[in-house]
Formats: sequence, structure tokens, C-alpha cells
Amino acid sequence: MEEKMKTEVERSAMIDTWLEKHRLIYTGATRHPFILSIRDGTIDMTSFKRWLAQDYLFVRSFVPFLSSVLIKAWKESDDNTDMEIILGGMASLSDEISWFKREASKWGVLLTDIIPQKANQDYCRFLESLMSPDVEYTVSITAFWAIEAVYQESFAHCLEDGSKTPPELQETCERWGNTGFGEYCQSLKRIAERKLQKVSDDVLTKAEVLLLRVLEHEVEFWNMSSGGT
Ligand SMILES: Cc1ncc(CN)c(N)n1
Repeated sequence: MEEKMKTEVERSAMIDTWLEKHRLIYTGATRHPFILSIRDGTIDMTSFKRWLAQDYLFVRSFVPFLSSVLIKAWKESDDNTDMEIILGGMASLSDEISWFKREASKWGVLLTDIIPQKANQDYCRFLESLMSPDVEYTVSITAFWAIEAVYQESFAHCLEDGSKTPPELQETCERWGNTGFGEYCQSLKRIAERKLQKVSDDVLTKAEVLLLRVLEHEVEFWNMSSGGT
């Protein structure tokens, strides 16, 4: 009894504990030079257009991943509201795809001709691996939260007082940096935290490892957008 309670205490706020433990990579993903260059107004527009085109492809791959999370919620969740929160995420992805199309046409980016770069291919392959039914709902929802949270934290940073985000990029930052998106990320985090309290140590370790993989892929995605590999 005492042992079980100790475990529950240790597992409360598991995600915050992991973010503390892996602070360096988390900061690398949420305060990347690409984001800092938007925030200080020095962004190279070639990099922005590269990001826009590559992220459009990424978001298209994100839809089936999200569908797999929805199916897992339906099968494995002990709380009906999980499905509604994830469904809300699906709806906003549909909106996101329309936004990418409008934004691309504004910047003269042809979305039909884009070739996915290596970092994008690797990330999309990773998403596909998470779609396997062998990946537990808890692991998937933790990864899903991390993917959304990196964008939320990154773009919200470009909207803070003192930032010099160019007016033409304001809308992009608001898309992920707005408070509604922040609340949605908080809801995903609460689902993940609730599930992480109940899983075996093996699944807990798997969720932590995959959370780290997400952060690494996010850093690589920003590097690619900045003009790296
Ligand atoms: C690479 C990446 N990561 C996260 C998101 C937020 N859905 C995104 N659009 N692109």
C-alpha cells in the first residue's frame, strides 16, 4: 500500500518532471534560432517560405497520426471527454491546412511542387511508426501533446511584450501562440498526465523516450527550415 502511494506521488506531474530533466533539448526545440529570428525581426524570408512549404507537408501527415490517436482514445480511454478534445484538434487541423494554402499563395509558394526534405521525411516516418496499434494510447497522447506544445511555446514567445515580430508574420505566430491553442495544449497535457499515472514502468519509459524523440525531430525540423540539413 505504502509502495503504491509512493509511486503515485512520484508520478504526479510526470511531464513537468521530464521537462525539467530534459530542459536543454526542450529549450532547444522551443527557443530555436529560427523562432528567435522571427521574434527579433531578423528572419530570412527564404527560410520562412521553406518552413511554410515543408510544414504544409508535415501537417498533411499529421492528420492520419491524429486519427490513430483518436481511434486509441475511443478504444482505450477511460474518459469520454478525451475523444472530444482530440476531435477538436482534428477540426483545427482542417482549418490549418486551409491557412497553409492561403499563406503559401500570399508568399508565392507553390505547394504542388514541394519535395519533402530529409528532416521532414524522418519526422513523418516517426509519426507513422506511432500509428501502430502496438503503441499505447498513453504514449501516443504524450507524443501528440509534445508536438503541439513545441509550436505553442515557440510561437507564443514571438508574441510576448518586447518581441519585434514582423507584422506580416504576426498571423502565423497567433495561429499557434494564441491563448485558445494554449488551453488546448493544456487539455492534452492533462490527458497525458492522467494516463501516465496508471501505466506500467515500461510504458512510462517508452513515453519518456518518445517524448525526447519528438523534441529531437522538432529541432531538426527548425534546423531544416533555417537552411541546414
Ligand atoms: C513540425 C511541426 N510540429 C508541430 C506542429 C503543430 N501542429 C506543426 N505544424 N509542425
